[in-house]
Amino acid sequence: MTVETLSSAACHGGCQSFHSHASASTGTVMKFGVFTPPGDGPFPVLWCLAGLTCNEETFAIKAGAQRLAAELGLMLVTPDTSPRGEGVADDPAWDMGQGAGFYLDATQAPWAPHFAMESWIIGELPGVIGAHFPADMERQSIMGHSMGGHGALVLALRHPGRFRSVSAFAPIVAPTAVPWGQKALPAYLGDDPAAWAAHDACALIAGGARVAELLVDQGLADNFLDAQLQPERLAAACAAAGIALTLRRHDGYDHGYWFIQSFVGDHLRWHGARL
Ligand SMILES: N[C@@H](CCC(=O)N[C@@H](CSC=O)C(=O)NCC(=O)O)C(=O)O
Repeated sequence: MTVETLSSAACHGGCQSFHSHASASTGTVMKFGVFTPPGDGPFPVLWCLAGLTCNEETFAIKAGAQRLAAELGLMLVTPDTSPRGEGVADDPAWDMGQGAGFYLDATQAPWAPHFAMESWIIGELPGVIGAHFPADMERQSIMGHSMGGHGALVLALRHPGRFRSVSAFAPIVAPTAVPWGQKALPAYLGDDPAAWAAHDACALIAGGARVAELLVDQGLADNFLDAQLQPERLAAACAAAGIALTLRRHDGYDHGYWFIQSFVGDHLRWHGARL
């Protein structure tokens, strides 16, 4: 298992680095970022999943999470959001294809050969992180933004026991009910509504999937709030299921990384206390 280091820089006493490896899951070279806090480790791992059009650099560069991660002794892992490359299917729209992997394994042409993001993040990449970095893989948590918030919620619900805690910024909570998901899920998974529901956080909760608690932050000046995000659906699903949801609505904040940067410290502390 060869991991190539693309860049490495000292950061808050630790190290921010970017890497690639040949993924058996996607059949492509996949990139990811790692922030390693100061010290010898092993460190608990916080997975940070980014949204549509983003890559492995976006959260690392824009969220401003490293200073507190260094203080708390958290390793941050930022995977790319899809397979990429000339031989990889794509779509002209920014909300499908490369940069829009939706953290699932596609079953449909032309996506199925390479779009295996769930297998990569759940099955393969943890082995890479555990083998090449001072990580304690018995202590993992997950967070994400927008499509990455969807990924964090769904991966935690689909893999109970893997993550000690889960949180999200402006997540897509019910992709089967909103345009982004209604476009992506049939394209990646085909015509069966049960396959879509298996990648919809609200539907998973309604179907009995559980996490102990959730932290979600949502800006009220978010242009995607009403059409694509609809956090009230998650509030209703969690209330019906008895899941302790902390849903914080913030006046004046939009969908972007200025919003994430403003509250990311609360998420790191939330995970740090549970790791
Ligand atoms: N290019 C699009 C806007 C794309 C966008 O807003 N992406 C968000 C995630 S949206 C849901 O997953 C994002 O995180 N962008 C990166 C950033 O730096 O803000 C358009 O033209 O509208």
